[in-house]
Amino acid sequence: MIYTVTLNPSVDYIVEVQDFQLGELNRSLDDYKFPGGKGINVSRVLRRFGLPSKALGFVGGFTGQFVKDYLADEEIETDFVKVSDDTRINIKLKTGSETEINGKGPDISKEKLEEFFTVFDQLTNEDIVLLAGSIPTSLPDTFYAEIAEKCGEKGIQVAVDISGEPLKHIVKCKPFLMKPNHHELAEMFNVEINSAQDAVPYGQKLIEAGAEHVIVSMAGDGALLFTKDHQYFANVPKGKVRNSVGAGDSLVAGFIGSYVKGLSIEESFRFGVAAGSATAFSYELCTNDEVEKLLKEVKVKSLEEGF
Ligand SMILES: Nc1ncnc2c1ncn2[C@@H]1O[C@H](COP(=O)(O)OP(=O)(O)OP(=O)(O)O)[C@@H](O)[C@H]1O
Ligand SMILES: O=P(O)(O)OC[C@@]1(O)O[C@H](CO)[C@@H](O)[C@@H]1O
Repeated sequence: MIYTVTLNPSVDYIVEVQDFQLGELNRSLDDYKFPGGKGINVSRVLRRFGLPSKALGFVGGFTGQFVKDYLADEEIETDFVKVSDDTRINIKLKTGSETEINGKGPDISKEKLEEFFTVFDQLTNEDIVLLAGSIPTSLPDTFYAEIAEKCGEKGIQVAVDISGEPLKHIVKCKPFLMKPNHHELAEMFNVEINSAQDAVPYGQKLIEAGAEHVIVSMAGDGALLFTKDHQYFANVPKGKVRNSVGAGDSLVAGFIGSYVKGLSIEESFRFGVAAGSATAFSYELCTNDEVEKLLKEVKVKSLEEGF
């Protein structure tokens, strides 16, 4: 089973406004509410690929209930710990460009943390755990590394899509997959990365530090895959970007989902990139059919052949 961990889920409130005026009354052209948070998006995309997963994390209040009900309607299993504060609302403002305001989220007490860890008792080395998104401010930056260590002791594979300080702590846990975008990779090493060529030495450093697979996404500029023995580059399909929220999560879901289905690492990468783009080109998360349509446009080439 794939377990997705979203420590700080959200209700994503997507608002489209034409001629947005700061400091004025604006009326929305359209608005939508979706359950959000990176792990939850991965669970939703996996479901569209016909793969079961169980979503874990902390939810609370009316917004937490919305997240639970929405996932239940989509037949996604959950085992959330209930907290007393409301799950956050993240605003995604579309005004031609995309502006985001992500909420802080609930504080998590020591008792709730203990409850959360009991779920891991049932997991075995046949499971995969995905850790994704921000850590609530009441928890330490080392929290993901703590979960990854517990998983490591049981031989459970861990994939991570995290950023900032927590990303620095996780490498030593030798994750099965790390998926930083090029900004997150640059921040991690305190360098500037402006191209795929710039990213190569730093993606490689993560492999040398123990990660099994590293995908560095660069939005419309392609993506890199690093393994112990090889480095690959994938182009991304061309299309009109409608909503990039969840594009990175779709890439992760596409990669892990294909790997679990038994595809090669290279093919899983190709499917993941197509999934990321299919989400970027649609208003909601991608469907399997949308990904299949884009797949032929994605070419993966070994860096031994050059860029
Ligand atoms: N402009 C684009 N054109 C084509 N595909 C895109 C574009 N932007 C994003 N994607 C697709 O989405 C994937 C992930 O994008 P990105 O590098 O922005 O990840 P991210 O920063 O983790 O995304 P997110 O917006 O979900 O946080 C890319 O590898 C690509 O497949
Ligand atoms: O604040 P975090 O946890 O870093 O990111 C949360 C978030 O922006 O990520 C998802 C898209 O990847 C959204 O569904 C959600 O609102």
